[in-house]
Amino acid sequence: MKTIGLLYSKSTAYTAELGERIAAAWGKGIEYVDIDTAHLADVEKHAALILGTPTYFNGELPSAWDEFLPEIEDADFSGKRVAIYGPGNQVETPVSFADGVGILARYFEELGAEVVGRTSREGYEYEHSLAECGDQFVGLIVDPTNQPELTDARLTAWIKQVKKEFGVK
Ligand SMILES: Cc1cc2nc3c(=O)[nH]c(=O)nc-3n(C[C@H](O)[C@H](O)[C@H](O)COP(=O)(O)O)c2cc1C
Repeated sequence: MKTIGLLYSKSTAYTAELGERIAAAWGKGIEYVDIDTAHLADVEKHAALILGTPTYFNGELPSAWDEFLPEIEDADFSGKRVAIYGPGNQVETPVSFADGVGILARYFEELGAEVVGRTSREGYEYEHSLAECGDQFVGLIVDPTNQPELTDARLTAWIKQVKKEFGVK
């Protein structure tokens, strides 16, 4: 059976917790890929990918992703579907809200991947985000500090949507 790779770093807190919740809700066919130790082959073997990243340093990826990306920089991900999630803080960092999600989307698109799992921007208040694409975000964004009560519903709906977009039953 073709598997789904779930990539995040255990050095994160909420991102890792969301990853565990995604894996639990997904059921069979999903495999954790630890970006702190993974190589290209650990990623390439999966039919589709789910990527988790917070945004740190006012608009940047955490160092775990920064250090992992060169590992896959020559990959060809044509035909591979990728869905991205991440927590952010729209009140404290309104000009770089969840930028990490947008940075990963662009990087994987440049490798040929198709980014799915887009969500509506409705219900968020911020000024600027690299995760923005028209009236949507390029992935799932949650705000555990300011909108913790919305996370469950957002996550549940997104998992259902991504399963459908990945063609998984
Ligand atoms: C130093 C620092 C910088 C941050 N910068 C941003 C930012 O630019 N944009 C954003 O949306 N969130 C930002 N955040 C909020 C984090 O993304 C948020 O707290 C997230 O839940 C952290 O992920 P983690 O719990 O998986 O480590 C920042 C947090 C810290 C501590």
